Amino acid sequence: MAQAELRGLYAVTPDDLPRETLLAGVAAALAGGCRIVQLRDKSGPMPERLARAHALRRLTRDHGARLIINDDLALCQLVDADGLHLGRDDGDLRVARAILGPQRILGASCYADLEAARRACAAGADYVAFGTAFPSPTKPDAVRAPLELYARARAELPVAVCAIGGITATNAAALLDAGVDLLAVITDLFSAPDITARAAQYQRLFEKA
Ligand SMILES: Cc1ncc(COP(=O)(O)OP(=O)(O)O)c(N)n1
Ligand SMILES: Cc1nc(C(=O)O)sc1CCOP(=O)(O)O
Repeated sequence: MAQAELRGLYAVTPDDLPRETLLAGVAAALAGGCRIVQLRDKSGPMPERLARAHALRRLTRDHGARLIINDDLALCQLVDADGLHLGRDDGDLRVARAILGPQRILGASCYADLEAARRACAAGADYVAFGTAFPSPTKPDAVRAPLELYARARAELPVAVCAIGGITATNAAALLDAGVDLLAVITDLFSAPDITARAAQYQRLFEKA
């Protein structure tokens, strides 16, 4: 996957919304120009997760957008998603790459650990995510990734660099200045009074960067 193709706002779904509210929120983000969506569902029962994944698959396809599944390789395959995101304890990246094949997107959480990111690249990741970039309302206890880490990772690594955690349309410029390719956002996007307008605001930041 070319690094240039992985750039822009990366909408990560909140896991506490009714399905219809979630789908309306994602549709609004897509209308604002978002082209990458992650289904992150930490709590729902499997049939509901499956229904959400299928619905998001349809929605993202209709908008020419990519769907990434968090944590769950089988669900990724079942709904023919475009990719998978794995954290430290979610499975082996090399195994995931071997099963997914070369075309699908593979993302890896690297927290504040550049060495973990180097290993992820060697294992076949298409992007590496560092966070939390700022204090996160979703993960208040997450370790902070310093701003310099993003710049170092961008200078060194051959894959897209993603930032996550506490990102807002106001603080995002510092990350883009550091060379970040993907801004993964939950709260600031899905809690916005106008999700379409907020997504468009992020897209403009990328155009200016
Ligand atoms: C783009 C992106 N980056 C990081 C994460 C966090 O993944 P993980 O560490 O596995 O934590 P959970 O999301 O599973 O709570 C992510 N989901 N997406
Ligand atoms: C899911 C997740 N992972 C993080 C990490 O640091 O790896 S921070 C985070 C939460 C991101 O949500 P919000 O945009 O609401 O802060």
